[in-house]
Amino acid sequence: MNVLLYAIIGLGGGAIYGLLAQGIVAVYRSSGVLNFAQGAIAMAAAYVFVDLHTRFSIPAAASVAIVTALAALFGVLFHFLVMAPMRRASTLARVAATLGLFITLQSAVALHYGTDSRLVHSYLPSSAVHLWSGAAVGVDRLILVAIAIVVTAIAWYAYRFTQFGRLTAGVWHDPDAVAALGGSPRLVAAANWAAGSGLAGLCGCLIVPLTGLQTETLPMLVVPAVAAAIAGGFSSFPGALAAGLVLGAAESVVSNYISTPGWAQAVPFLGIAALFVARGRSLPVRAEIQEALPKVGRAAFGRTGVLGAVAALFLAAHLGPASWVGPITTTSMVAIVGLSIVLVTGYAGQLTLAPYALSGIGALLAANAAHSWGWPLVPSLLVGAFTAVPAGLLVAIPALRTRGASLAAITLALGVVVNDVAFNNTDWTGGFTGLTTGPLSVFGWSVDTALHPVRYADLVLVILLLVGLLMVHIRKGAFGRRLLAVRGNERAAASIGISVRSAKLVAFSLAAFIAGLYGVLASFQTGVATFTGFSAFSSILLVGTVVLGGVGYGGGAVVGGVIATGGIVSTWLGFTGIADYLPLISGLALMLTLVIQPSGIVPETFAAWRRTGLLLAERFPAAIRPRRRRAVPHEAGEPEKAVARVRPLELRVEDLGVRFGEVRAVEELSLTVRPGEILGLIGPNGAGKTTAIDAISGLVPARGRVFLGDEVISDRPPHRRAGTGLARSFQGIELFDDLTIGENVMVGHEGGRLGGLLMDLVRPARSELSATGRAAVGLFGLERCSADMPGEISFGRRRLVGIARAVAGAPSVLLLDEPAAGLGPGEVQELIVLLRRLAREWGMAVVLVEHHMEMVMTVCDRIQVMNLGRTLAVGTAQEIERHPAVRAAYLGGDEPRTPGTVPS
Ligand SMILES: Nc1ncnc2c1ncn2[C@@H]1O[C@H](COP(=O)(O)OP(=O)(O)OP(=O)(O)O)[C@@H](O)[C@H]1O
Repeated sequence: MNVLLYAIIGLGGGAIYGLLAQGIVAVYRSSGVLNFAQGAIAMAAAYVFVDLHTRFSIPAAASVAIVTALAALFGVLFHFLVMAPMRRASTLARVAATLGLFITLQSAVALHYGTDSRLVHSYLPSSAVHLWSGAAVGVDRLILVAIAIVVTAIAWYAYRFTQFGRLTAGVWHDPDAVAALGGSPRLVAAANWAAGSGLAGLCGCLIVPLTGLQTETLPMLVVPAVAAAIAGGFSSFPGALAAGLVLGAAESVVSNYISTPGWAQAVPFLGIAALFVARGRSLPVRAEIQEALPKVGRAAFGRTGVLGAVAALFLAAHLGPASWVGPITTTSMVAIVGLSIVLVTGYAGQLTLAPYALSGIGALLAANAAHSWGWPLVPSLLVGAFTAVPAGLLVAIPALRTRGASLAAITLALGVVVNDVAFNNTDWTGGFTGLTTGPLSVFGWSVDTALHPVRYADLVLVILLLVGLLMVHIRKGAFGRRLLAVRGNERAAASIGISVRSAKLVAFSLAAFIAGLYGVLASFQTGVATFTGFSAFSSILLVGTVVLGGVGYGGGAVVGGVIATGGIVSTWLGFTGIADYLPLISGLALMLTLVIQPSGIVPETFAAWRRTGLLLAERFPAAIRPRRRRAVPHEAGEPEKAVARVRPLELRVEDLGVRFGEVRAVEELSLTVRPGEILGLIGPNGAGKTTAIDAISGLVPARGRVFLGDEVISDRPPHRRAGTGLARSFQGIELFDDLTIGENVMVGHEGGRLGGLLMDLVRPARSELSATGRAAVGLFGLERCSADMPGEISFGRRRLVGIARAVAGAPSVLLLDEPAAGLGPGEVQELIVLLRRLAREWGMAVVLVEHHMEMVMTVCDRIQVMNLGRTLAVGTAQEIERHPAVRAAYLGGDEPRTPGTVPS
């Protein structure tokens, strides 16, 4: 019974989580942005509400109405001033802008009202409702639940049945359609921001009697709210409310049984994270929206750039005044952990918000080892770095199943949990006094910061140098290309043999290792380790500043270090007496810079240099030659070698079946295609052709069996099917946008073994195309554009690159999904010749899904027709043309068509 009572008591807080979540859902539905400032808006609203109600004696109901309206107005302003100008920016940049708002509001309120917690007299009724013998619940909690239910019902109705709801549904994915329906996409988005922020304002007023005023904890209400929004799939209002209520109830129950701080919040979060991970998918589905990604650099300055930057910091520390040493040390340390963010978020595309949680875990274990067993600094650094790795792998688990905003939310929750459970646990952290780590020395050479601050700076700079070189090697080596492929398109990466899971796991492990190094360096420097600097808020601030610098660039991490608290800029500003305003300035600067330069300071600066260079080269052609990207070497291909690598294997598919809910996309599909044969797979739109290819290549779960030669491959993940000899192209081409054409062709086939990877980190091998890759580049005539980026070549060329990428692995079976779509007549003829050569000369078995009937009838040896997921007919071109059922379902017309006469 006690459990039930605690659960009911917790429903009040849960109702607030649910309401806040509604606001997050409204904004997400209309713009795809996860508003991390939702809790911060609620916090600011709570302060304003208390001011109005207690200082100006405005009645509670009127104060609530005023604050809600002001919050809604604030949301509209934020939309027009920040979000609307950033509508073409990467999702990450837009999320970072909400982090900027979070930082701004939190620091502004702290500056204005102070950071002390204040209890607030409740304006809600204080009576209780009797439940059963000895058990009662406050009326105030029931009122909160009632308000949440009413608001949810209104939101559900408005978004489901009104014109506003219909327009909102289209405004993110298809603003043109909204405009065609007579709506203004900007106004619809603004209205949703108003709804989202207004709800945050309402929540601030409602929760303040329960929590009191607090600048640190109230903004973090966003964590349970996001958890509830996740549980509602970022789309369902009732689902989000239900999840909020469950969270509140669970928190209340857990807090009654586990008194250790932090666990009451941790257990329900972990439950929701686990649920979400279980529901997630290891690869995104076909229709999933490809989010715009931040720009990524090519490590253009390479090793020389890293050496130069570290040398400059070294000289400044040694030759400058003593007051420079501290800021240089801090800047360099933060740059180190910033590089871990560049690796995971910039290169691997995984937005995680828990870098300091990993640093802190490493530091905590290392400090305990140093404190209890007197371990010196070097082993402590290794302990810190290596123990952060399993923690990093733990963060990687959600990253294997979720992506984008959801991953950011889960990692933020993990950061909060680690902070509450570990860093606030006085038994582990030594409490207020911290853990003494003993005299700092490296192999007997004292680096004690009190005695030799410059030596500690030297140690940090050596580690920065090593981590910087590691990053250059990653970016320039095969592993970096794999990461960029994964970040660009997980499905396409898997289809050419890249293990998406391994790539992510290695990236997370390396990043955690780097974060662990930072943790020890930062927490040991005074000789007494404390763990207050590893909070979730610090993580948000750090990610925000690295995004501001340019999260795909090593220089972005350096910018993060330069503007970090205690870094070069903040110390310099400290002399001007405005140090207190630094977080506020950082938050505002983050938003402003993102609006002006959404890619970040470093890439925008590079772009400006490049533009200037091109202008100068135009004016002084004799003196200045513009720098070109290096082409992947493509000496004349050796087709014989490539052909010899193709193993002649038959593809056999038996009883393939795929369902999407109630839709039977593919039913009992069987097909065979022999080496050297081209099988056309045709049928009306929605017949299930692409789904069949997806199922054969392992991108959607399917029933039935797929054989390659004598081997059953249907139990293997997509990258291993590719490794066995199955390759495919995509209807939407799906090239890796961050890699050159040459790299696109090369990336799947340059080995992915751990030994090779480790060697690559020390000394990256020269990028080279395999014999088949060279032959494919030659066959498809891509030599001239191999240094170009996909966005720089024509649509037709891009299609050919998509096929060349598949051919480069010397597959036995090639699955082509509408390769002629969008090509001109000349290009189609070229493609026909190429396909024949791949089948006849290279010996590949080709499955061709195509609507271009002239091409199908001309090039295919056999044709299989699908309709409503099933096979309708199989035969030669002539047989298919005469087949009455095929003519009725697909080809239409009265007269059979002969090759060359069929319209496309
Ligand atoms: N991820 C998905 N979720 C739900 N239904 C899906 C999904 N993908 C495909 N479908 C449905 O499966 C059926 C087969 O679609 P599919 O795209 O495979 O057909 P297709 O023959 O390739 O069509 P087209 O020629 O237009 O490309 C369609 O009804 C489609 O709406």
